[in-house]
Amino acid sequence: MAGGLGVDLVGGYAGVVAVVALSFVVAQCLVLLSQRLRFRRVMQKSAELTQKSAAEPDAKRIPITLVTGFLGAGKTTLLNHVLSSADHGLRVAVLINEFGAVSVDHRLIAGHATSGALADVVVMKNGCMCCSGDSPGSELEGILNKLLEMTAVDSSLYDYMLIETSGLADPTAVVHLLFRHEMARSRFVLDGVVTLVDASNVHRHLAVPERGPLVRPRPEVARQLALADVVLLTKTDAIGDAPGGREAVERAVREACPAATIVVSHPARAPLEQLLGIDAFRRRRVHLAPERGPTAVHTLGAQTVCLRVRGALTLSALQAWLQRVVVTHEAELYRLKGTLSIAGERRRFVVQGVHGEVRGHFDEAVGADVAASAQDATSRQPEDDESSVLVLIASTGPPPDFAHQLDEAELQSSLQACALDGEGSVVVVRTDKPGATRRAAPALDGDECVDCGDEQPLKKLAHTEARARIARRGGAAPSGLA
Ligand SMILES: Nc1nc2c(ncn2[C@@H]2O[C@H](COP(=O)(O)OP(=O)(O)OP(=O)(O)O)[C@@H](O)[C@H]2O)c(=O)[nH]1
Repeated sequence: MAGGLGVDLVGGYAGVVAVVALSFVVAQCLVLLSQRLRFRRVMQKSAELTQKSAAEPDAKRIPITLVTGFLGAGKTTLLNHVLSSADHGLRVAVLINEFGAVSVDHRLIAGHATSGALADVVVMKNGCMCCSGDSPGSELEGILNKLLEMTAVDSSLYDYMLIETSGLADPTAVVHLLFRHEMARSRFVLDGVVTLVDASNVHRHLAVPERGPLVRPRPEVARQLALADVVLLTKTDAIGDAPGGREAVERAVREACPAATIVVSHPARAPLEQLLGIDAFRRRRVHLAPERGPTAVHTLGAQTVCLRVRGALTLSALQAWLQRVVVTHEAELYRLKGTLSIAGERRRFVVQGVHGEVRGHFDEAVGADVAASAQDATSRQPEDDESSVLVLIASTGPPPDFAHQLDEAELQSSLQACALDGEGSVVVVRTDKPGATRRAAPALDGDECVDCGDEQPLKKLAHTEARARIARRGGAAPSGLA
């Protein structure tokens, strides 16, 4: 009897294990299949792009600068600088990709462009360009679709394109895409990769021993640096020249990307001639080919909470709330940003936070498009209100380092308490919880060097380029280069 029960139990467990194993295998197969299909679409679209471009051999080529850098490093500030500078005389198309379901950046960008400098802003929400994504159309495809659309637009309408990656993006796959031989024959040409590094916070994501312990390494930061042609070191004003200051950060950055040029500047005053039109890729003799196997190192490990506010908030209550949030979440809060409606104010209140620091200011230019709609805000549903939003992005991990995970219900109710006379409401638009780790995107197969036809793993690119530049300068290659 007991023996029979034991056999039944063993048989039962074996059945459960078999079902679990089978489900796992089926799930993996489906993921692989969907990735293959996606890559096929990407290949077809890049071929289509070449064909369309070939039909207009005389159309001018549009240089693309990929602007990357971790959350809060200053990418949007740099884009605004480009768009408000009259000196370059370019009409710029901007493609931005935000992490989180709600886009704040497009509002901060469009309001600041001087007339004539901005040709178009396109936002791709909730994504990281390196990932295959959960949705049918990936961000990579999003870029291709946009480029395809733009081949249909009169090329005299724009002269330059800026693509801003999300702060949590590993830009490898995008660089790959833009560097493929099909792309080399298209209307678009990759001019360079500009990586912004927040000198005051980079030690939290990349080892800078002199500046304190590394709490959570972000592999995206290392990849963003590895691909950089130019590193724009920002926020050095916040750390000064004391030991563990700017020099220590520069040393760490130099180690991470020996080949890149380092420019130290506030992004709002960056010397654009050192960032745009640098022709870094055409000058490269080594072209990208895929690594075999997964290339993207994007690991989520981050949680996003997007809050939408209906009605006006009281400024003093909001300020106290913001202060409390950044103090509580300093270690894990990568980013806090939004544009909010304040009682008695027509202008939007722009909130900018990175780790333990938060600032806010009223901005005339931001939300000018929504001023009219604010008048009938009472008749609108909170989920319809695009103009008053707050996005929080935080790292996740075990205590004690990450003792205070974001609690969307608590954030919602405490922010709601900042509403004027208790009226208005705050809704959680979306939370992205950790655990929903996206798969890294495998490389595109069958790529080859435009110049020599050789296949060359991407990871060697930085090294080869480093060697080439060092050789040009007549120096010795640093140790550690393969
Ligand atoms: N003090 C100082 N503040 C800076 C500097 N660069 C950017 N900031 C501020 O840092 C905050 C974040 O800048 P953004 O340009 O929005 O950063 P971002 O990289 O676009 O951020 P995400 O799009 O969220 O990844 C803003 O308040 C900027 O004004 C700098 O060099 N010095």
